[in-house]
Amino acid sequence: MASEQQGNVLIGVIGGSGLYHLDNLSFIKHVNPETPWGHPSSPITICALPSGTQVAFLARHGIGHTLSPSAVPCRANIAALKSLGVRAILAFSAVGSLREEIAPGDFAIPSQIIDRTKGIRPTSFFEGTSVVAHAAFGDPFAIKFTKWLEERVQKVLQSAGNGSKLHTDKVIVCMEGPQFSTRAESKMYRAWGGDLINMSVLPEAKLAREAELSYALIATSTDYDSWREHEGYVTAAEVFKTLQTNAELSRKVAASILDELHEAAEEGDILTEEVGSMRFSIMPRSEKQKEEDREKLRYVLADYFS
Ligand SMILES: CSC[C@H]1O[C@H](OP(=O)(O)O)[C@H](O)[C@@H]1O
Ligand SMILES: Nc1ncnc2[nH]cnc12
Repeated sequence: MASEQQGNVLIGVIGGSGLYHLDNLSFIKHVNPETPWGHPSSPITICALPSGTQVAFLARHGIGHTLSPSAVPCRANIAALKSLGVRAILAFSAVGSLREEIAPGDFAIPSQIIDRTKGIRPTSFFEGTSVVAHAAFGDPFAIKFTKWLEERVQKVLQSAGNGSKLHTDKVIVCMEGPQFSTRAESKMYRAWGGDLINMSVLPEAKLAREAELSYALIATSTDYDSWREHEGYVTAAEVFKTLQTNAELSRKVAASILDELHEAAEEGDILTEEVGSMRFSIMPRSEKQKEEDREKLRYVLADYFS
């Protein structure tokens, strides 16, 4: 279970529904680290940009989409990426739109999350251990990373020229699923201020925060959920209609920005904001903390559990 540093792989990409590979990049190898929380959703692909820059790609639901959102092994996914040396995670997700102006095919970068998961997913690396920690999560996405992304994704969408717009500073609701929302729930989320809805951003974003990784989400809109009075409600068939084109555009976005993102990680300017954030979130060392638990946590937070 030793960490498997891959030299210079600083950026991890998590692909959601429809985005199971970055086949516009060159395949290098698969790695499948065994973490204290098990194996990731699928082997992680190490791939290279034309410049030679390497990135790690992970399909959230497995390559053949065999894992439902509630069953995604998020702790293993985040721990495995960190074990490779990853510092920042760019995650993609297929989402429903709760706003008229966010059309299917549009992209959005959220800045806030409303948690509507049902407590059935393990949400912390500390869960089940004798160590207690309370990570700050007021701003659930890495702020500088998100801002950095906005202008670059905007440029890629403009140059793609297929009319996809970028929406920023949005609130995403994360529901449990796997069934979609009722019409009443969908309307309630709008009343709460929700703009987007998915089933996957949590606990992924929380675990990235606990692991001190910068995490940002590119939400790719597939449907209008079920809030529109005189329109049909969301169905999987509706979602599938835009998954392919959204995935193609996501691959373009990734290929266009990952070199610069890797450089930013190397220079340590925008992607260090989470580093050190757990130092005062973890309850002080006590003799009641079990050594086996501290060893487990060392896998993701070596600095605090040495
Ligand atoms: C296929 S529709 C519902 C499913 O799609 C989204 O997955 P992901 O976030 O991994 O792209 C959504 O969160 C649900 O899991
Ligand atoms: N309407 C919706 N609700 C939840 N997750 C989704 N993923 C894509 N569309 C969705």
